[in-house]
Amino acid sequence: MHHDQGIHLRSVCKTYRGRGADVEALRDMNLDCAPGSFTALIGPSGCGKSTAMRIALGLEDYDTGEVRIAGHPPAAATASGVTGVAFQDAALLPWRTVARNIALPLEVLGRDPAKHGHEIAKLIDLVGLKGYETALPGQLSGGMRQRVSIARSLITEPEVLFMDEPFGALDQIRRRQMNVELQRIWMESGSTALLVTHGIDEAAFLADYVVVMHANPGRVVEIIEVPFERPRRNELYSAPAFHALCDRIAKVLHGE
Ligand SMILES: Nc1ncnc2c1ncn2[C@@H]1O[C@H](COP(=O)(O)OP(=O)(O)OP(=O)(O)O)[C@@H](O)[C@H]1O
Repeated sequence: MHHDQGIHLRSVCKTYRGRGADVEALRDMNLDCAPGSFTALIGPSGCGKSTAMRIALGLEDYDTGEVRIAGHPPAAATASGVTGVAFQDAALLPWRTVARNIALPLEVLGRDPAKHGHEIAKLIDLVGLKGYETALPGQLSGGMRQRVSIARSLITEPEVLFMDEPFGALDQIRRRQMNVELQRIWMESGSTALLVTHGIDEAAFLADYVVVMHANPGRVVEIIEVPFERPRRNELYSAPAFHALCDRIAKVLHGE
């Protein structure tokens, strides 16, 4: 088992036992994300992507196996701010300004946001929201709210960044723009990133490795390396090699 700054799941099994039939959400899942790498987790609905992420965040127990997040057990990593997380619905507090939403994880960790004004301003700049510090979420577009969510996930300078469909609510053009931004932000942060997505092109554009899962039972079926140089630019979306890689991911995804 690695105890580096990366994300490591070793032989993780998880079965949900309810009133109905048991659901084997994860069977013997192994995942190794090297420090500073970007991994995309892709698979059909119900293959256990969110379960794996919730386990890595310490929000869900697992039956057997071992998990280390930057060398820590998952709940400890989350509680100490080693882990940052951005979810699909942005989940901002509507009564708090942009700056105070971004400051929230500091407060959760018992740190004084007033001492982090510089970092908050820097992140607002990084996600392109200068001038919106005092705006409320209701005054922002969906894309802007998601950028606030990304900034919030980075305020503790996390070593590990988890993202569950962070741009799921956006149309394809804006999602592609946000992906270029996300790549830049991630490269500057130096964190180890794990992205859950349904988008093949999103996974291929952003990740160093695309981990493909299948359902029933939820399991990893293949890990595909993405060879494109960084920083990747919008033009990559129209490159033949990019399309070939997306086709390959699609084949594995559909079990061909
Ligand atoms: N709390 C729960 N209790 C019982 N079953 C659950 C629970 N959470 C998830 N499941 C089941 O476990 C399986 C994996 O769910 P999970 O949400 O991890 O999949 P997913 O790949 O993230 O799906 P999606 O892409 O639709 O979000 C599914 O069959 C789901 O119905």
